[in-house]
Amino acid sequence: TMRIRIINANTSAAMTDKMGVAALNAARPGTEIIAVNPASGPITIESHFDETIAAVGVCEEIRAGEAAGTDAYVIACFGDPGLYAARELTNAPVIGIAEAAFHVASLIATRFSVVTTLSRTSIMAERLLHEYGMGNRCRKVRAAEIPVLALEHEADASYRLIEAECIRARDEDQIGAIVLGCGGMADLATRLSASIGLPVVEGVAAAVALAESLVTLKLQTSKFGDLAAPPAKPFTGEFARYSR
Ligand SMILES: O=C(O)C[C@H]1NC(=O)NC1=O
Repeated sequence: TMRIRIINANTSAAMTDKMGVAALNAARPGTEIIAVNPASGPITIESHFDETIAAVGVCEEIRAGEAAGTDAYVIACFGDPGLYAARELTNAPVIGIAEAAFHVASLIATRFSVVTTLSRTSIMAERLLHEYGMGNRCRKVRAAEIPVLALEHEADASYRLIEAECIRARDEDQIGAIVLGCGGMADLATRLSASIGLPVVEGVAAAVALAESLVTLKLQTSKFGDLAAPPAKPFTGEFARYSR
């Protein structure tokens, strides 16, 4: 059976569990889902600094996954933190939930909008859209203006704010689909889609489906060029464990 490691890049265990449930719901029968988060790092990722620190934890979880045996990895944070570094550390496919959601949305609609948490993190989604060559497919990156942890602690109020932003996107942006811009929204896609009458693409589910497809196609991360294993060298201080 296929083993997929879902890496929540923040250290909020309740969010990790929620992502694990979303991944299991999306996975084929028989696919094994292991949902984890780093022991060290930010409890949520809401800034460039949070993202930089979280990327180290993502790499740690890839190393743990390699030791345990993993067929594919999902980076379950909408900034796709550490994506390319993670791809250097394994032969397995590594899928970020933003990249996955953008691709899946572009297969069912000519244009989509993103609804994320804080407007300050919308710059990350905008950067990724252009990085992934999807800038012309996304009409707007919107924010419900809620902290990521509100998805846990004020779930009802947060849902209503996200729903209202999705309705504005549907009515104003001339789009065919919505992309949810936070791993912490992994449990909201079905309810939102039914409520607003538009396909809602959620990144954890999209990434799991794409990861299974790549494994089925026997396609792995290419080791020719910039995703080859990092050059061996000494590391100092707390990163001495990375020395090769
Ligand atoms: O960038 C965001 O707003 C969402 C991002 N932060 C986080 O802790 N998990 C995420 O998916």
